Amino acid sequence: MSPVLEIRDLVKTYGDVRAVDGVSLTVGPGECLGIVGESGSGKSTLARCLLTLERPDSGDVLLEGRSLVGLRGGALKESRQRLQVVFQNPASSFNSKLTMFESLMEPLRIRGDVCPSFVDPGTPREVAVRLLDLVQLPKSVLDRKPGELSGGEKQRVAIARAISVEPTLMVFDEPTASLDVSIQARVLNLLQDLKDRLGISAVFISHDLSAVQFMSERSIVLRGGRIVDEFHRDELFDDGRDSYTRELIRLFED
Ligand SMILES: Nc1ncnc2c1ncn2[C@@H]1O[C@H](COP(=O)(O)OP(=O)(O)OP(=O)(O)O)[C@@H](O)[C@H]1O
Repeated sequence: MSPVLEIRDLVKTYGDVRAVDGVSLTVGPGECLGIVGESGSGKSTLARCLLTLERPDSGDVLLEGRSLVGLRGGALKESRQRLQVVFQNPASSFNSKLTMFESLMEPLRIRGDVCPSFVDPGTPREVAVRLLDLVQLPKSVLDRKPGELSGGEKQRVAIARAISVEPTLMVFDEPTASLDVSIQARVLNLLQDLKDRLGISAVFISHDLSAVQFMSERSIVLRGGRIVDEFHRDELFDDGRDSYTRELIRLFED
């Protein structure tokens, strides 16, 4: 099957720093690819390039076979709607003046179609309640503003909002890093469940090797902007692992 996402020999430099240095990868339909690496390894730069928030120096990003590099105007806008991202800090994802109902429904309103195909049709409020139900939040959340919710609750609303427009590809960029440890596992379980139920194609970025292994069948390891290792979930502890991957494993075993 042809890949949903293909990145070909991507390079992005900032002055002398080669933040992404010749990365190639693919994500298949319904697959979640893990991207793991320490701080400064290039994970966020790679994510920004694939989300078209940053223009690479060279290389290509193809979504369902169509290049995103160099798109402008309406074509760029249309592509961005097909890519949804959940960032580390849920607080920055919401306008503090809007209720969760207003924030949650905004992408659907822009799309001009108030009901995703995976929930039963209804009024906007009913659809919003069904979306909240998917992320295990009560309907009372709808009338609250971001300041009245916990970080974990906000991140759940951010996840519901991102999946509501049925993106071609989801990018999870350290989605649990700012949450309490006790909440992190619950959000990861939720993501895993949604991914399986809705067949979402995704990239899951984290410095946390165990989170990446939990979420992704296949993962790549970034170091200095380059892919230094690639492993299937079951192969993480194999003898043949790159020394840098073994170092990451040791960090998480300590
Ligand atoms: N806008 C920028 N201007 C200059 N240098 C940058 C910029 N963005 C990233 N870099 C540099 O590019 C390299 C990769 O950074 P990047 O943020 O992509 O790594 P990361 O793996 O996402 O790190 P973290 O986990 O800390 O976010 C680093 O050396 C960083 O200092």
